[in-house]
Amino acid sequence: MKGIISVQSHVVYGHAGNSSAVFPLQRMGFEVWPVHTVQFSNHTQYAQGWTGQCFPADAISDLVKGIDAIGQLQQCQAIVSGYLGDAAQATSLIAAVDMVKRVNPKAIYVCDPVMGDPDKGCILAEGISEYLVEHVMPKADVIVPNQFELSRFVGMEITTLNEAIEACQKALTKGPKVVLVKHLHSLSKQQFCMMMADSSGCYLVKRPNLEFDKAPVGVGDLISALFTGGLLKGWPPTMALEHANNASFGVLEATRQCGEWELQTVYAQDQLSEPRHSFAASKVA
Ligand SMILES: Nc1ncnc2c1ncn2[C@@H]1O[C@H](COP(=O)(O)OP(=O)(O)O)[C@@H](O)[C@H]1O
Ligand SMILES: Cc1ncc(COP(=O)(O)O)c(C=O)c1O
Ligand SMILES: [Mg+2]
Repeated sequence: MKGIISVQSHVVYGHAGNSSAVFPLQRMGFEVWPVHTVQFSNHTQYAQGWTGQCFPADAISDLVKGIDAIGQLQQCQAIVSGYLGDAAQATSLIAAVDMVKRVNPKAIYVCDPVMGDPDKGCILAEGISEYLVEHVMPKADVIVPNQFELSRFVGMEITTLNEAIEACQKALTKGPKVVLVKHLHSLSKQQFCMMMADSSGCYLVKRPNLEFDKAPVGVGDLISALFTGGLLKGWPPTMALEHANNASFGVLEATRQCGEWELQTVYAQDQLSEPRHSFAASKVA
């Protein structure tokens, strides 16, 4: 049985990081081997704060070494990374990626470059964003940034469709072979736009904008997991894009209907395998 190593945060209550990504991947039929970067009581966007701590940096590569020691690392088909507790963890993550690829050269590395975003309220330790841009994102086979994170990676402003296309094309020259921009907030206020680019071109997919009192957190982690699952099923990247969009929209819709802030991934789990919406992607470049 093949597995996916998922290096992300763990929250005791609610859904962000691994607590948003692991169950959807399992529900899509994958074995997931979670490695937690931090263990927090809840995600960092609660006004009351949070408790818990960051795991030691070495723990990431050490745990992967342990899996190698029991002879199972060759079963690892992908390593996914998300929220990191501190910059030292990024070095340990790179060592883990190298180990996985040495044992299974076909394994892919999917990087969700979670960066501190003052406007969004996502809180991270100092220095992580710079390290991600310079050392981590160039090593990834697939990157799944939001607009802000893509903009930092390629060093350009993104406000129009053409700039989004240019930024994706630029990202493809820096290492990654597939780019999924999870949210192009500058393109439309009425709709949520995601763009996916690979060697065959750039594709855009949209979903309606839902009204929330407070925007749910962990949506990016959910989308990254769904897209990774689709790619690992061997679907064409455009199909993986459509699935990630449809399934995440199904979960968001259920979350709004329940009047909850935390994502209703368990309640709406049928959406993860058979979403009720089917928005089609279109080729834009
Ligand atoms: N259809 C939608 N309607 C309203 N809000 C949405 C919708 N889809 C996503 N969101 C919100 O937009 C943001 C999207 O986050 P995004 O930029 O894709 O990734 P990340 O969560 O990694 O920043 C999240 O705050 C999420 O709650
Ligand atoms: C602990 C933790 N993990 C992950 C995330 C990333 O969440 P998102 O998918 O919304 O970017 C957050 C955001 O605040 C967080 O607090
Ligand atoms: Mg994110």
